[in-house]
Amino acid sequence: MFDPTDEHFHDECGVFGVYNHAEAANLTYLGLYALQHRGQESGGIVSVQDRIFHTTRGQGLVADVFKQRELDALEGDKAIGHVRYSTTGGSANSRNLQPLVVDTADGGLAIAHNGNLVNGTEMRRMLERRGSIFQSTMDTEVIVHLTALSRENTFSDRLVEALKQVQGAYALVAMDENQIIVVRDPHGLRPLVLGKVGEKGIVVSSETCALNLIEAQFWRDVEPGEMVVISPDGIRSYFPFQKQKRSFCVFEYIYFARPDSNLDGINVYNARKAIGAKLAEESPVEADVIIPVPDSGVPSALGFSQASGIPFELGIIRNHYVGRTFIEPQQQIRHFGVKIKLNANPHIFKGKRVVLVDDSVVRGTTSRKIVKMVRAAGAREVHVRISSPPTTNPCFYGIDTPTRQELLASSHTVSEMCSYITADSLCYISLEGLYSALNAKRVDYCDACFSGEYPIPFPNQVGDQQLTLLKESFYK
Ligand SMILES: O=P(O)(O)OC[C@H]1O[C@H](OP(=O)(O)OP(=O)(O)O)[C@H](O)[C@@H]1O
Ligand SMILES: NC(=O)CC[C@H](N)C(=O)O
Ligand code: SF4
Ligand SMILES: [Mg+2]
Repeated sequence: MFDPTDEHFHDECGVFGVYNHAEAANLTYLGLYALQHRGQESGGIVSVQDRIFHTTRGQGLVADVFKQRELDALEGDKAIGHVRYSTTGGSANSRNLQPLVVDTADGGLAIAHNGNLVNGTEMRRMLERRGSIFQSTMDTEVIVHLTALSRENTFSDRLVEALKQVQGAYALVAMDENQIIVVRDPHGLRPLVLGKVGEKGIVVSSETCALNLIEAQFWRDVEPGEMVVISPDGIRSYFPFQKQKRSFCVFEYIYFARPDSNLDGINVYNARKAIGAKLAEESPVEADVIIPVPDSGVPSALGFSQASGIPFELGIIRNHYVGRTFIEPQQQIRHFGVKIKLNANPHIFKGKRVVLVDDSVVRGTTSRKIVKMVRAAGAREVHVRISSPPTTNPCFYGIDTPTRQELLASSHTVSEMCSYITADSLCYISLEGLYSALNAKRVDYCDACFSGEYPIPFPNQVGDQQLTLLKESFYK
């Protein structure tokens, strides 16, 4: 469940859809399992048969939301699904669940969205002034209202008219009684792929790992700015928006996506290993053992170990049964809390010079606690290596990040951060090193959380005020 005191970067949302398959809802359910890392606040599936939309949505993990009875009720050969971590509109409450489903003058429609609109607040105010009554506080609902208001003849044209009025990040899966429409924003900030399943089924997913789970064949990535209409008339591709600079989120490679997914043809696990190897080359250190901070630090630590020739050990063990929240014990026994999630194996650390590898430092809480823990387990030296550049800026495009002030790197130099986390040394990969490890051109990516160079400007933007506006303006 959502925990307001939880302080890390969070994943975003996962979208999934199946067209033309007798088991559409069951496959979507399995697909959402594979996308669970992208959102744990809530989940939902909508299917459609004979113009009737069947919906199951709820708070919590996929395993909590769907039971056999709910799945059996999701009839039809088309379904779309969503796992959510909120960006705009607050966390899981019974109003803020996706996919959104509505009846319009032109029939029913359902929408699942990964991303965040930077002009969502303005658009909502404009729509409310015109009489729209919102049922949720999610930015996604703006797209639904704009689509319903459009007087264009087809669902796809109505959706295009709506999307031309919004700015920001969206990987969308929309469905009416006949078709599934898939859209990626013109910058292509969030991932979205197509696959084929069964005899004639088409599947869409945020990540390829979900295609593997249901034994679908990867077909291709949805292109930035592309709309794919999958209907009884066949599959059609359109590029209805003004072309923009491609800006795929580089943090997907570093942290968000699952290591067994391919993003734009690059395997995430291999990418993370290559980043770790580059980090070892850029910031070498004399040490006895390389230890990952689980889970996210594992592939880059392996790459670091292989490149440096220093042995790799799983010296910190993660308890996978903790869930997102646990009640922090009070006063004297409070420091035991962190050991519920991560614990150092003393046999590995005694007298050793240790390199801890993690993907990012957000507020510094994890690194600080882990350095202490590893020293207490007997380490002689503790060096920290981070497989991303310092996180100095918040994300406005679909990742739930703390405000700029809460990001340790926004107000501290690397050497100040090193003192704060009490390490013997602290080094981050450089931006150049990151792209050289990915074998990619920086111009094609968004790295605003490291560089502050935001690819989509914010209307009426004044730095962090926009974040506050996005986060709180809907609570009136
Ligand atoms: O500096 P902090 O504010 O402590 O946040 C940084 C940590 O948070 C994330 O991991 P998380 O514990 O969420 O788990 P994961 O690596 O398994 O995703 C991230 O991978 C870092 O390890
Ligand atoms: N993290 C996301 O991609 C969230 C999608 C959408 N903005 C919401 O708040 O529900
Ligand atoms: S700001 Fe960072 S997390 Fe957000 S889209 Fe850009 S690279 Fe990704
Ligand atoms: Mg981590």
